[in-house]
Amino acid sequence: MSLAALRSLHALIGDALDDIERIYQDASLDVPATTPTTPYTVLTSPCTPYRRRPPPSDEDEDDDHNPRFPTSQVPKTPSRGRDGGPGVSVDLRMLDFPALDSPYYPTESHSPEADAAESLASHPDVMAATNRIVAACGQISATVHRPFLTLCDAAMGYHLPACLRFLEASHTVEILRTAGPNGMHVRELSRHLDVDEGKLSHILRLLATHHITREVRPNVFANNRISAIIDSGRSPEELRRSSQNKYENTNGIAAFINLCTDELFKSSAYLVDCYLPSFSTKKGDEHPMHAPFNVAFDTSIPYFEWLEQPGNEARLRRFGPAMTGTAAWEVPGAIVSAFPWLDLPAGALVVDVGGGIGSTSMLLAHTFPHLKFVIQDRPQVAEHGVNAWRERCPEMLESGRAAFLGHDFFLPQPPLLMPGSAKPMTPSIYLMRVITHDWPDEFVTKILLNLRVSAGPETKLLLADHILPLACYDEDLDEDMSEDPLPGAIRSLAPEGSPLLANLGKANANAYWMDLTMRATFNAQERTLREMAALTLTAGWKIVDVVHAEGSLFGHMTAVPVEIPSASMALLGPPHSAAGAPTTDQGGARTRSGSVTSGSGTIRMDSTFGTLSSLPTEEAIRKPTRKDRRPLIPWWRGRKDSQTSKNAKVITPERASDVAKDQKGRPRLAIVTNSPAPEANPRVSFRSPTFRTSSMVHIPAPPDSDRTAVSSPETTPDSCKVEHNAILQSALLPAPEGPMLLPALEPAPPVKLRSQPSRTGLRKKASQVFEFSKASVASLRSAALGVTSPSSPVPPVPPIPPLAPSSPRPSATTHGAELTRETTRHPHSEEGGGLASSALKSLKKMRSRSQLGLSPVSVETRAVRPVRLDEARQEPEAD
Ligand SMILES: C[S@@+](CC[C@H](N)C(=O)[O-])C[C@H]1O[C@@H](n2cnc3c(N)ncnc32)[C@H](O)[C@@H]1O
Repeated sequence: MSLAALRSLHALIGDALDDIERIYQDASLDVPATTPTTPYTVLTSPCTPYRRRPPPSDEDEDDDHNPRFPTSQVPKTPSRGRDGGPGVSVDLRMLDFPALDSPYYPTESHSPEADAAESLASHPDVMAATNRIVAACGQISATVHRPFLTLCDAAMGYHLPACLRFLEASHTVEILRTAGPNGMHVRELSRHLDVDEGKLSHILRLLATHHITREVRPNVFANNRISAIIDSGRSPEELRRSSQNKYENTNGIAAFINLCTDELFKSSAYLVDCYLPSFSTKKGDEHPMHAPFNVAFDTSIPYFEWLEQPGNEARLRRFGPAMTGTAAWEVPGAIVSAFPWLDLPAGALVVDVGGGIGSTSMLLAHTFPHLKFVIQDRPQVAEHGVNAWRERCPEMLESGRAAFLGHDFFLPQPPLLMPGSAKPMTPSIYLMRVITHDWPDEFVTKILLNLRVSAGPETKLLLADHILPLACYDEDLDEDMSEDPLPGAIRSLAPEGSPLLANLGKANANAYWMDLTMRATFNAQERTLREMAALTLTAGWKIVDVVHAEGSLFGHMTAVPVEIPSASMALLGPPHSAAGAPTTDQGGARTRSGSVTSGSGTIRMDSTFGTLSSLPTEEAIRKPTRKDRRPLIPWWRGRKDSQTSKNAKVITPERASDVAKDQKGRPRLAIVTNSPAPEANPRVSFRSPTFRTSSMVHIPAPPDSDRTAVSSPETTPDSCKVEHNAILQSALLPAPEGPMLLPALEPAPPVKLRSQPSRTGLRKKASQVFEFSKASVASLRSAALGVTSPSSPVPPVPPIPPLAPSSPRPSATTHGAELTRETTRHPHSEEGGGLASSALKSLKKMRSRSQLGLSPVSVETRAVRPVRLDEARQEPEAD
């Protein structure tokens, strides 16, 4: 049986190689490649044995299309003329799959053939085939290797990240680059690095054994195709002088490798110590984001906050570029075919929630000129976004097609008034790309609830994230299907009848590495589709469609609004003490770490939220779909023209923190209350443990309002002004019926202002603010799924305390600030039209989607004054 399975796996490899060979051959002959096949085949039965495809018939094997062509052959091939005619005959070398021994440095120029060969390796059909090969090889080796040795590989694999870190941190890749293909003797390398040559040879040999470097001759090592992509492009001399800026303006892969093999690797080692009760030290583990990282580094503060501690400056600087390095997870442009964008009416609004500097929106805005975009992120990030778009496509901002809005996604969505529209717009799409994997479940519920309550019946939620398949055939789906089918659910990714693991094992390992990385660092996670479906239902969103790119676990899930489980509504309600009075001391804005920030600058989150710091390249904008086989710029090549610019605006940590304070160093913030206006001086009439200011101004309320607001608007930074105003205005309107969504602070008798609360105090507060019982969330979920029996009612969920308006946080931007001037493109230019039609063509090929009707929605809406987005561009007015 085993041998049969091995033969079956072997046959699968043969077929996959045939597929790859054919695509390279087609590309060599300049013939359009076959249209990529639809995403994953859904297995109906795992029982049909996998059989090798029959060899091509004689008819197929004409000279031009022989899939087994010798790679050294140099055929004559007609190149097509401008009009598609025959053109002139030229010599063309057959394209070959890139060789493992040949470095392909990201920052060097290569022959067109080498570029094309590398680019084709990202072709969706090639990726699908290589996935099958990697999965099969992994499974064959697990089958035939001695189990003890396989376990040794797993148990001692920790040396691999250690040696990889050595390779990267010692800049050996850059040194070996100078040695060329003949490599360098460890003796010479030892002189460069001042490290014992014996140690060097053994480290490099371990890496060579895992195909990460190459031992050319005894003790002589060279880079290969794998080590080469870590090359920063800097000279060894430059790096020896100072390696501080090694990752600036690179493709970020070296930074990502350094991040993974440093604190993320060390954190993972403490997984057992953190999770097993008998090992757990309990220190700080009540914090919702407590993770192995905290045990490893003996700290109770969350990762991002820790990154900003003195001593971690280099790590902090590295984080932004490292995120840029992860761009390869998603197939470029997959978002374009992930949703029927062309079906949206002209002027439809897409709100990119946590949209960073708008990389995804920019791609969509260029491809779909009929859509409008609002990109929301933390104020500092939104500010970078505005700068980046002003450089690249100012017309989008000026025409009102796109706008940035500083907004904390843990707060209610403000109504949006786009320039030219008389009423607030209801978004057609809320887009959330790689947001949910950053947060534990209860945080995701809260974010999605805020979107849900402001959604219209036609609004859709588009989630882009890894979707983890099970490692086995998903039999439970059959049961699920009988009731309410889970669209896009996949029983297996393996070709029908093959003995491959259902999730393609080693081929897809990266998504599972990421899952554990999020766990080990933030107590967050990647999720299965079932987990996502259950989680979104807790917030009144139902997933109705899922689209995967070929060969990728990155998926796009479309959800529609459904009824919000009544238990979830409690998460939005105003907190009341037993006596019914509003709670008193929960001010502050929530940060990723669950901490409470004050305007007076306690916790600096800055650019360390995983924001991608690059906008899409011009090539990506021009050729947005991955199905286009022509973009011969591989993703791992740094954009030379985006690396430097005379106009690049660099925001230094000093400058960034300056902008969060006024000239006198006072914090910029606002406090609102649902209590009557205080008689006394508001400066001393309001007590908040986290807000301290000396410049409070009382905002008079309309006559019929029983609320008041206290603020320091003259010190509110531009980027926060819209949000700040919205909060104040809504606070001053008459109280709506039903749940109060706005934060409230209790006026207190005049007190002497205490000193700034300690960070420990804030952390403690954060734990209280986010104390959800796991049981409550689980039962919420069951309720949402409708599986709770009447005899087991949903236990009440502790109400979430109120959130104060997000206060600006001092910023210490180290990445994302080097934004460059690019060629300006107009959305209605000819190119834009061409893009739309090419997008239309590619969308026509999309598979059909399930069209589900919307369930009736019962959500209470708030009476809140709309936010005019064009106001965001105006200078702040002193109130
Ligand atoms: C992993 S990045 C994703 C960025 C963007 N969607 C993309 O695909 O490139 C997570 C984003 O969430 C943003 N973020 C984190 N906390 C936030 C909050 N409370 N409110 C709004 N945005 C937040 C970060 O600034 C960051 O831009």
